[in-house]
Amino acid sequence: MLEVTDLSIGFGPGECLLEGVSFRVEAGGVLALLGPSGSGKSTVLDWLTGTLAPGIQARGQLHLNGRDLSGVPTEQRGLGLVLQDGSLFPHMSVADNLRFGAREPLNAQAMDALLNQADLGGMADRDPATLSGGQRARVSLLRTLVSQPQAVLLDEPFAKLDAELRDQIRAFTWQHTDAVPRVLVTHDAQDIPPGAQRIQLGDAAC
Ligand SMILES: Nc1ncnc2c1ncn2[C@@H]1O[C@H](COP(=O)(O)OP(=O)(O)OP(=O)(O)O)[C@@H](O)[C@H]1O
Repeated sequence: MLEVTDLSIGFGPGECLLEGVSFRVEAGGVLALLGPSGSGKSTVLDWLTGTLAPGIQARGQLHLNGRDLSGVPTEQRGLGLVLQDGSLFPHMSVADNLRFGAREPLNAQAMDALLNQADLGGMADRDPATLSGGQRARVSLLRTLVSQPQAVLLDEPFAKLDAELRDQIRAFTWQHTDAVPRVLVTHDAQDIPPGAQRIQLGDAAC
């Protein structure tokens, strides 16, 4: 369970971005953060990961599976991040990209099993530049998953994919992250899976 209570973010006296945002997402649940450009969606993700830019002030409580994350360094929060460009390391093979994020060592057998489940069998030694957009997106998601996150944050994860790939990668993403809470930032209502909670930003009275 990811739990945010009474989150307010601003930049100084009278400069408020959002106020009083609260939500709870259970394992397997999705919370979609919606709102116009500049309404603070990515800033909420930055707050969740503990990477707010200097000059931005926030208050609110954050708990993940009952653990208070305030003051916990980013890398110890147990959060996995999926970004729109996938951001694989271009100078590393597919396998090395996956090993980089892995919480436990990945032997050859584990690597094969992982790649096979994402329909990437035999691609361990491939350079990311030689993959299709859909293959890169799947490697990127696998890299997040091997870090064994306790919650997954997704910032416009499907925006750069070709339209015909999007449905496939959406399904793959929701299926493979369904053991943990998910927070999705998107402009595209089609990205939001059935049953998701929605929070609309940008109309905060502050
Ligand atoms: N130091 C600051 N002072 C004033 N405003 C700031 C400061 N830092 C950030 N902002 C504003 O806060 C907002 C943060 O927007 P954020 O990137 O979270 O929006 P978003 O909803 O993710 O937008 P998009 O959909 O375009 O990605 C922007 O309007 C930005 O200009």
